[in-house]
Amino acid sequence: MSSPHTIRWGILATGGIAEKFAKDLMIDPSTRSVSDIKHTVTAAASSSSSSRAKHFLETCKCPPSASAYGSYEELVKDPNVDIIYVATPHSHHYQNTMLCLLAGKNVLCEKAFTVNATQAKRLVETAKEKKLFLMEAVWTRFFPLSLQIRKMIENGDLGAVHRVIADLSFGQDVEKTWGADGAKHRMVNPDLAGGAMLDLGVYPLTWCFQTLYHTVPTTLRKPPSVLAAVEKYTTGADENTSILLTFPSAPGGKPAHGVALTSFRVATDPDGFNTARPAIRIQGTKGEIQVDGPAFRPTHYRFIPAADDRDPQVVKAGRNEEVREVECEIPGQGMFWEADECGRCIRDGKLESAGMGWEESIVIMETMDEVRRQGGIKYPEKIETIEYPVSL
Ligand SMILES: NC(=O)C1=CN([C@@H]2O[C@H](COP(=O)(O)OP(=O)(O)OC[C@H]3O[C@@H](n4cnc5c(N)ncnc54)[C@H](OP(=O)(O)O)[C@@H]3O)[C@@H](O)[C@H]2O)C=CC1
Ligand SMILES: O=C1OC[C@@H](O)[C@H](O)[C@H]1O
Repeated sequence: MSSPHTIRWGILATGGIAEKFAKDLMIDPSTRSVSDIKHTVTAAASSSSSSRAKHFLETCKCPPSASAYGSYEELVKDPNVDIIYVATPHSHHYQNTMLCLLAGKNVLCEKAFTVNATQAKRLVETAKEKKLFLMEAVWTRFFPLSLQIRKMIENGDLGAVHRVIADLSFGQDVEKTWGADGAKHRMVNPDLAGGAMLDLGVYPLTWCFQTLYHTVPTTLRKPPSVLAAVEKYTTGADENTSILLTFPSAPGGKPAHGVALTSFRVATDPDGFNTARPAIRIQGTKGEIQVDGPAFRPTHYRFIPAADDRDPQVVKAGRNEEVREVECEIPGQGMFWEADECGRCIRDGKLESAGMGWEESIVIMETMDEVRRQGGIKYPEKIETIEYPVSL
């Protein structure tokens, strides 16, 4: 057996998700039955100080030899880094990713990819020009659970898929949780591209797209039409957003509706996460897949065959023995699967991933642009611009 290919990561920013991601990189890949790829963290940078970066590396139990930088500019120059994970607020993704690409670094950039589709296109053009790998970090797409569900749809197990309903809603006391201290928190602050849709709504949209768009051969994929209803928080960021998508040609060849819901005010599951309540329903002529929440990190789904496809005696008796419950354990946070994908793409000289390709990231950004247009959500020009560099 050949030895695993080692990928050397640089972590740009030291906030909440950067810590989870770096800790996942340090997990032995054999715990998820991976033997072809290995990860190491060779550097981290904090915009506040090098001591913050050093503390981050220690907290995440990264190798003691890893370099700690007090600026992102220093990180991108490090020759011991193969790929940079960008973990700043969405407002900063365009500027930070461009910095990495122009310095010749491959990039995995957190969701939402950018603030708008024009920025996403510009990053993709730059990655192409520089022959660098670039991917939006939509980790959920690389879960075994997502791969299994996409395969079932592609195999026709659900028949023609007509509707997908997906929700990620948090039900917070917004004023107390994010609205205190002058509403500076990234979830509600327009300067940081705050709002429910760009932060949470990308997940229900991901479920609509990975089931109704990604599962269709590339030549037959058509972007959906968009209808949106949007309520704003006092800052102008969206707090309650419902999106109705019509995909002209879904799996099975018919049009399908995708309903993507997100809210800060009400919850997908008022009892909290991880109870046996579906956050996602994928409905086809031969049956339905229900995925229990949360939509960003689901671990359980069930397949319910359509009544017509079930044993009539079972249906008559009202029993559900033919419902198949599937548990998909995650040995860690679950961000390592997207990291493995980046590693394989870089090893194989691919600039984009088939699981989260450039075109699909751009179509999803265009969808969110249209929702914002219909809902009247505007962000400051300095974070919408494609000008580079801009100091934020
Ligand atoms: N995939 C997932 O499950 C998740 C993804 N995310 C995504 O990750 C990104 C970061 O989110 P999260 O880690 O929760 O955010 P945090 O606020 O916890 O961290 C963001 C970090 O970005 C850096 N930063 C640089 N400029 C700014 C600025 N002006 N204001 C605030 N922070 C700044 C800081 O790091 P430093 O001081 O070191 O430079 C900061 O710690 C978002 O795009 C979000 O959508 C978030 C949570 C979960
Ligand atoms: O990506 C995310 O998933 C988990 C949420 O808690 C977080 O706000 C969001 O950014």
